[in-house]
Amino acid sequence: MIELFDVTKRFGDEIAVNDISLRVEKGELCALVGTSGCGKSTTLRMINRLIEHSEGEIHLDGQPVRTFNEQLLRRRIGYVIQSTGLFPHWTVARNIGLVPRLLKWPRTRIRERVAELMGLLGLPPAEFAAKYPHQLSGGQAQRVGVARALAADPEILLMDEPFGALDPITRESLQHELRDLQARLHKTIVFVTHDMDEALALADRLVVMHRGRIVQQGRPIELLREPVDNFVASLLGGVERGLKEAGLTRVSERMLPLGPRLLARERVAQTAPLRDALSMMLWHRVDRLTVVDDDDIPIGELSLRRLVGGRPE
Ligand SMILES: Nc1ncnc2c1ncn2[C@@H]1O[C@H](COP(=O)(O)OP(=O)(O)OP(=O)(O)O)[C@@H](O)[C@H]1O
Repeated sequence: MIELFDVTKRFGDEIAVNDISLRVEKGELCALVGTSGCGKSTTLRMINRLIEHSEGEIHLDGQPVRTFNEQLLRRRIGYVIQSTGLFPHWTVARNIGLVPRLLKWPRTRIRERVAELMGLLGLPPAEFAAKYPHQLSGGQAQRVGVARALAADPEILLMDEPFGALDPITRESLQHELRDLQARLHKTIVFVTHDMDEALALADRLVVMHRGRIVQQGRPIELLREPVDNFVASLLGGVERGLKEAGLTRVSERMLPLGPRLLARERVAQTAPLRDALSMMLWHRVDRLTVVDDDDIPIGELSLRRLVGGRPE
């Protein structure tokens, strides 16, 4: 668990982070969003003490970070940044094994761990272990960055715009992988992003910052439904908030059981977001879809009226 109590950071006269309090539970993914320069990266870097906070307290599992040895603290916390920070003259395997080597793990254990992580992140060792960073695509280099951050099995991962430089398709696939990893490994993650869709898709807790302060935090759906002010509303998508909310709600939450009517021709998966169902209705110019389970068996139907949250007909 990560806790910030009334934390402030000053650079000279400038207040970069202004009296923020935040609690990230174990296993939670917390996304920090806000306009450029609002203090997101500074907040992240105060947690692993790349930047020292000026006032307040930051605790990891109840212990103030100031009391940790800095090196040991950073080895306990994985850190992933947009530019990856890989060492260019080291192979992929050596880059991933960096922290376990610093921790003086036995060689065979490091080798096994590196191979395990490469498998986990879809980088077959036979193909990638001996490559150098310049021989990788942007997406592959980011995977290596994530593997390196996970190497010593840290409980906490700090990720600063980790997928910022990637094309939308690679980005989405890494977001899926991160979500799968999170479901399996239960890391506590603080994630900085400029991309609201990314934040909404990944976050358990969404934190909106503005000029060094936290203006609102909560579950993404809560912020979408009840933004505290116009700034939060517009950051979260303005008039598109309805679509973004539909992106967070599953078809199964609105569908009705199969009725006596004929099955609608177009089918949608029960696990799909309502947004996809709406898009299908618009595309096919229909107002009813058949809902199917994972085996493509019809289990219900979704009408446009139900989709928008109207009363069942
Ligand atoms: N080392 C530093 N020295 C002086 N000022 C700094 C330093 N690092 C950050 N700042 C200032 O602190 C404020 C917050 O910066 P920070 O990088 O945390 O913002 P951010 O929200 O991550 O921005 P962006 O989204 O553009 O990356 C900015 O005004 C920045 O100029």
